[in-house]
Amino acid sequence: MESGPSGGSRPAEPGPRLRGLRGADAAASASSLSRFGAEAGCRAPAVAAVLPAGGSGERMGVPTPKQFCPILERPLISYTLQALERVSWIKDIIVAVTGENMETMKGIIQRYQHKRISLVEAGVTRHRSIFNGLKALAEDQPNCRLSKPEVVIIHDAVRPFVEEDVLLNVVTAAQEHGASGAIRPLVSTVISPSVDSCLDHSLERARYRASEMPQAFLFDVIYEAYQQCSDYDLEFGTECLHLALKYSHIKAKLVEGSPDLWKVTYKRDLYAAESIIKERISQQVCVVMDTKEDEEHVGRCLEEMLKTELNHIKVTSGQDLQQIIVEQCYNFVCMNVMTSDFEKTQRLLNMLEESNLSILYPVVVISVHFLDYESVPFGQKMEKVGKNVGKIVCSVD
Ligand SMILES: Nc1ccn([C@@H]2O[C@H](COP(=O)(O)OP(=O)(O)OP(=O)(O)O)[C@@H](O)[C@H]2O)c(=O)n1
Ligand SMILES: O=C(CO)[C@H](O)[C@H](O)COP(=O)(O)O
Repeated sequence: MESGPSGGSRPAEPGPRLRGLRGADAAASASSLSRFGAEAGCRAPAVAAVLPAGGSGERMGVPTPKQFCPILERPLISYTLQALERVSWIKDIIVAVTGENMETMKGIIQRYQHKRISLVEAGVTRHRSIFNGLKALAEDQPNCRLSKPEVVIIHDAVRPFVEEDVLLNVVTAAQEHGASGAIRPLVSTVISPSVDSCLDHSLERARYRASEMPQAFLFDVIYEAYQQCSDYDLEFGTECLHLALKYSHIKAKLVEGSPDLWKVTYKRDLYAAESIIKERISQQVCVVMDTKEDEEHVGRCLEEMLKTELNHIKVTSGQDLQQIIVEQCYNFVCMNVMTSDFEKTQRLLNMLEESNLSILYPVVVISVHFLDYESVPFGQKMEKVGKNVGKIVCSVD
């Protein structure tokens, strides 16, 4: 087993430059975790996650395995890792990658500062990759450096939009029932063709569900199932819940998942994923203004106008920039009223740079300036701001 370059096997500490961001996530996570006690009447278990990421993405039809395909310039798998690592109660994340892609994966972990990741060698099928991930957590394996969790989440590396609430739901249900998985209503009816490609029979759609990910299991339940299962299962099986039923006699509890849990499979799914990401990061706009009378007045007017125009987007005003950055807002309108330079915008850009927010998503800053341009030439002021722009998009009206 290899450890990710930036994390080693179990650093729970956030990275130095993202401390604020991850700190806020951690606080939110901790309060969610307390639901274990309140809702399920049980204590919080030790949880780890296994991510199979060793496929070749044949159905995508591109040379790069889909988990490494870029979406807004960042590899797909990095979004999935981000979704899992922002859940502070997941202690270890084991990613199964092929030997051929090991260096690529290490590079991704380093570049996007992923934490708590350990890498294992993938197998030739998804089930074999998962089994290798589970072995990395099992106490009976030589050189096992991670501790065995009570509950293990299994989640495909190519399902980037997994939210904390569904993770919590499957983990809580697994703790109670031994196994649990997210399901969705079927979109199309499932039919069985006969050998001569005629309809043999069809299933009543309302009685069936699509099995999605994440799934969660008591570690011993799923590890024993994988240890007992046949080569045929490992070669051709597609359902972990089935292994838990067949070999550990555990009937999984099924929980409703969100529509965004679907698996990126075809090329068009990359475009769909990009749209979802863009939609998510454009959900909030922050108008940055001072409490100074003029500025606050203009800022409030703008805020009201934006709220009317963009009625599906949350518009907030912010004096406490650090807090707003911590809450992961990616869009800023920065007011500069009657000031002779872009001091406010400059300060915002410095804070954004310091927070490293833009390594995960593009950040947009619109600087609005109301003043008399005669005292200092406009170009000169812009030059100063431009130095800090980098990946941050800044436009001035
Ligand atoms: N030998 C394999 C095959 C698949 N997977 C992983 O299992 C998940 C779900 O599988 P699937 O969507 O079928 O991925 P691919 O096998 O890569 O896709 P395709 O079937 O189109 O080739 C993916 O994260 C994939 O990387 C894996 O870890 N090891
Ligand atoms: O669908 C699933 C659960 O039941 C799994 O998520 C998995 O994606 C199936 O993999 P494959 O497409 O390789 O069969």
